[in-house]
Amino acid sequence: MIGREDLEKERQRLTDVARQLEEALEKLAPQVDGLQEQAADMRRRFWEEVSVSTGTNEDFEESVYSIEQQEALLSERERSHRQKAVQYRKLGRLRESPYFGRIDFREDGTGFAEQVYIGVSSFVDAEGLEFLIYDWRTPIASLYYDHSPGRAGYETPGGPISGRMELKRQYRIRGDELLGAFDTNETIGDELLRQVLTGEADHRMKTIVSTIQKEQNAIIRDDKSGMLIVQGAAGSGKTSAALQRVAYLLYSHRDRLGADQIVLFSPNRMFNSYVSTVLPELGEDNMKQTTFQEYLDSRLGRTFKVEDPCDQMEAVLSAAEAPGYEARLSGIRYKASERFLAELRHYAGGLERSGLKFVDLDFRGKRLIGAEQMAEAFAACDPSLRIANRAARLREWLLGELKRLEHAEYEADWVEEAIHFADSSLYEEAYRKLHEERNVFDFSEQYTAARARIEGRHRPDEGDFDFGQREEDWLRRRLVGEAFKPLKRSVKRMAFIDMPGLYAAFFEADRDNGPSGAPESSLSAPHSFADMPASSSSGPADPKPLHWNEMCRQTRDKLGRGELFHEDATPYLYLKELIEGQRSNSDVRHVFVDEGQDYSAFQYAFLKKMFPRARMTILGDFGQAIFAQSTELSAADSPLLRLYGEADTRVFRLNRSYRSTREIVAFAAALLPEAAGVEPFERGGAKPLLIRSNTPQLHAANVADRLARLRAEGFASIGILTRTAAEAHEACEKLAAAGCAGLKEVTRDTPEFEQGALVLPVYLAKGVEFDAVLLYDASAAVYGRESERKLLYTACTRAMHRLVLLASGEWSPLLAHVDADLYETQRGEDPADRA
Ligand SMILES: Nc1ncnc2c1ncn2[C@@H]1O[C@H](COP(=O)(O)OP(=O)(O)OP(=O)(O)O)[C@@H](O)[C@H]1O
Repeated sequence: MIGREDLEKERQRLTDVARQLEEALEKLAPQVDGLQEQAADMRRRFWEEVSVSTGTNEDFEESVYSIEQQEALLSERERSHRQKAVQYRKLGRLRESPYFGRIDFREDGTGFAEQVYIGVSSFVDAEGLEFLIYDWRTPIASLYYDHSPGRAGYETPGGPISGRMELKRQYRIRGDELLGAFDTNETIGDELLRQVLTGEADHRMKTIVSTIQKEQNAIIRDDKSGMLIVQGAAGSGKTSAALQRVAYLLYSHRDRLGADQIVLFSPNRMFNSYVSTVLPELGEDNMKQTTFQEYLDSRLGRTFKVEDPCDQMEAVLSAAEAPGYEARLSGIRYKASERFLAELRHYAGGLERSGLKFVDLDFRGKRLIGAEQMAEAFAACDPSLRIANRAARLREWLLGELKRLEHAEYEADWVEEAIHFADSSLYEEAYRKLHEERNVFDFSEQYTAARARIEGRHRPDEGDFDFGQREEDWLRRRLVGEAFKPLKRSVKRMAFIDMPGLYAAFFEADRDNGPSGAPESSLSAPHSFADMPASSSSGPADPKPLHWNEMCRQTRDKLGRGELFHEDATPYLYLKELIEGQRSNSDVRHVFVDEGQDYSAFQYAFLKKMFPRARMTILGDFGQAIFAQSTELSAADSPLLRLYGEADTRVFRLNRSYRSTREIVAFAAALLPEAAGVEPFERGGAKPLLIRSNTPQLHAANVADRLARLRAEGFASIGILTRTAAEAHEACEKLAAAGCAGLKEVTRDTPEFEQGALVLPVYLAKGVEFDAVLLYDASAAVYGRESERKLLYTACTRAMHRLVLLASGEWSPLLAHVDADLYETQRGEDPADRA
């Protein structure tokens, strides 16, 4: 704490700033009240009052000019209203807690030290002369995060500034009440951080602006790199840093970057809700949040049922005994790789020469345009054009042909019949339309007659408006037009290209020993991986992937059922875009990928193509790489380093874990060699507790008992973590039978992360945290395989204050080598005893 005199001064200043904030709010309130209605009202009145004079050309021009002027005025007023509303919200937030830090900085060459108070946004006194509070994102505020008292400096757009920091102080403030103030020599004093970290888990992520650590600040403020990679231990603040980084970018590029130009890819919907309040809390609009699966569904959902990553995960975890399991795993790895990317590109290059596969265009059981005809038209296209341009030309040709065929169809028998059976509403519509047409017709009749009279010559009589004939024509046009619509739409979508067939053709097993009955490709070659010459420069020089034939069979079977494995979805889209043309989004300037280790090299290449003008920030932890398609983010040979080129790529490492107590971090680190270097933030707690039961009944009773104790201790957020979704469901039932009330089962469709006791599979708990974690069953029967080590590690690292592992039988062999000093047991059930 600081001295009494200083404390008094700080209190006075706080009272003064709080008063000025109050005055500013009072002044702004009447201007902001009912802003929305005012704006809507102005718009309404604008259009009511507008009158256009068309007497002469000059009058007309004058009217247009005046409307344009009024419109500009209105837009300007709306903009200033919006700004006032934003300002009002910011002041409101400052009133809740005006500032959290202060530095006194004497710039070299000046004779005084400026007092810089730092808060979530800036606040200037009524005269506009003095900064009472500096936004935490201003250049000078970076001193607070990066330096201790002593020599210090910071970067500004005009160059570096150096000087001496004479004081660094932190505050805990609520409203106009000063709860605490500490002077510190640390970069960010441990005391404040400790107080923050001993708090409870929340169902919403919190902002960390008052305690951002130096290494996190570097990530937040990096403004140069095209690709920024953060490899950080569990709980090291990757997600937190990412969100404050978004806020920083929005602030420092506010004149040219909007929240809708930033996209965050989250691991699941629940995580989206978990992080969605951080930016609004900082006074910024949320960026676009989505999951990769949502994107895949939006692009492919019409054609396929696309497996989601949870299903893929469940298959990997649960189907180890199923036939073809190894081939599936091999497929997931191969289809995630850069090698596959290169081979698919090579394959598309081959198609450029050999031609594509097409789907016949049929209408009412009749062939309109056959696949062969399309192949001929495609072959006739200028071969120097890129394949996507040739496909686009073919589409135009097909649309032209369809128009012609549609006209020819007017006289078909089925149309005659359809007219008879047409709904009365169709006749009514025809009647209405024809009357409109008749008005135009009558008018043109009169006009033509008048002209003929003026010119003194006669016009042959064009006859009456033949209503009956016109009605029939209209109905024919309408009925055939409606019937042709789906065809035209599918041609516009390029569905005439047999994309599933082309993708499947890549996976044609070696014909010598391939699966029997695999459909023969109708193409001349090279159309499958098996057919590609091994000597080709960009082709597959390596031996085929493991279990190639079975992998091919699985892929084709799945496609044949109108489904796509998760690992096929991105490659399929990639090939589709190579052939049909790229769909990219140039508006997006920053892409953030959280849990980045779970994306494949292939997916990263795809993201880069999809957002050609965006920079990327990827955050992840290879220690938590629980999906079979994972990418190591920062290894020397990581494909991510190549994506933007090494010169434009920066890698940051975060090794300090802020989430869990020292004891939990030490226990989790003992499970995973890669986590050995993780440093806990110095915050102590109980050692993890291990409890084994001999019968299933006792096991459920033990879990229920522990849950009750944790609840009694006051922990509001408790995660009961299982390996799979089926196990979560079963756990819920068993615990309910054992008397546990108020459990909430979380599934992949759960939209919101809630407080309370949640039961969920580990992979859905990625990125979130709980006061206490109960690992439902850490027995050998559940975590028996080496490949499940990271899953176990991820589960343990979700806990902030307490970790309890329970087992319904023998302990998992993954626990065998954990030092017995790192945990406590109940009734001497020690996994190390068996080691
Ligand atoms: N500088 C900080 N000040 C206060 N709290 C922090 C800080 N950095 C991280 N934390 C807290 O630590 C916890 C973990 O942070 P976060 O979820 O961002 O970590 P992560 O690296 O994304 O974790 P994981 O990889 O396990 O999902 C959160 O409760 C967060 O508020």
